[in-house]
Amino acid sequence: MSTASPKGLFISFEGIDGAGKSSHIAGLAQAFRDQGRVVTLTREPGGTPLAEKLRALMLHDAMDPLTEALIAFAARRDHLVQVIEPALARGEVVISDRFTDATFAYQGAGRGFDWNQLSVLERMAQTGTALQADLVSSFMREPDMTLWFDLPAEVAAVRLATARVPDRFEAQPGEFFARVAQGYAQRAEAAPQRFVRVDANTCREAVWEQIAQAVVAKGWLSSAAESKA
Ligand SMILES: Nc1ncnc2c1ncn2[C@@H]1O[C@H](COP(=O)(O)OP(=O)(O)O)[C@@H](O)[C@H]1O
Ligand SMILES: Cc1cn([C@H]2C[C@H](O)[C@@H](COP(=O)(O)OP(=O)(O)O)O2)c(=O)[nH]c1=O
Repeated sequence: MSTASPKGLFISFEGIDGAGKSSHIAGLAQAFRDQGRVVTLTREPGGTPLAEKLRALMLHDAMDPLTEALIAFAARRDHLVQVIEPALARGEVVISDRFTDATFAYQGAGRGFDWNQLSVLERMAQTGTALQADLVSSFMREPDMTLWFDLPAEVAAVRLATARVPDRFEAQPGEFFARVAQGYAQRAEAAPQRFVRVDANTCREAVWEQIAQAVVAKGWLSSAAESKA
């Protein structure tokens, strides 16, 4: 029997607040575990003790868009170094509730922070973190797949109205989320090989089918996962 560990996989979930991500993240993790993979389930901002402190600041304290973006990337750097890269080096599946696309969508498109400057910060924060010897030092870590839950802002607002007490982002008006949704669309258009658009404006079962299909099509899960809605 081969003892070689499988290749690490990095999958992010993205979309505006209320798009329905949380309802499926645990399901995808379980599908991988059912097929013998070790899964690290994590989130941004957060995922380490330091990054969780930064998350609390971001979600509850008023600040300008540059401060918000710098905190998001500081938290991300710590998360990459402490959690994501070690897990990938061990051959695990890392599933993160949000990653850098959220910074482009929320701080970029939502708050109006300069997209090119975000790209500079992205490169700084996500380069030089990889532990694998075969990755050159200029390698920038990005997810292998981003499942983008696409949902009109007005539908998400209806879902959130009864779901939970809003944080600093969820309390934003509808126009903010329309801009954030547009930001995600722009990121998806720029990286079609990484992004999978999930039509989130449908029932949970149909959303799961789209997720399972995408992961099965990559050969990362066997088709048994597709019937687990
Ligand atoms: N496909 C769906 N159809 C209708 N409501 C949904 C669907 N998926 C999730 N919801 C509900 O919408 C709300 C937001 O879902 P959640 O998974 O917390 O979104 P997110 O994690 O993307 O912010 C919750 O009340 C959840 O039960
Ligand atoms: C990762 C990230 C999240 N965010 C925002 C998006 C969300 O409104 C919030 C936290 O995300 P999330 O964990 O989806 O919130 P919840 O626990 O309420 O489901 O942080 C940014 O503004 N920039 C970022 O870089």
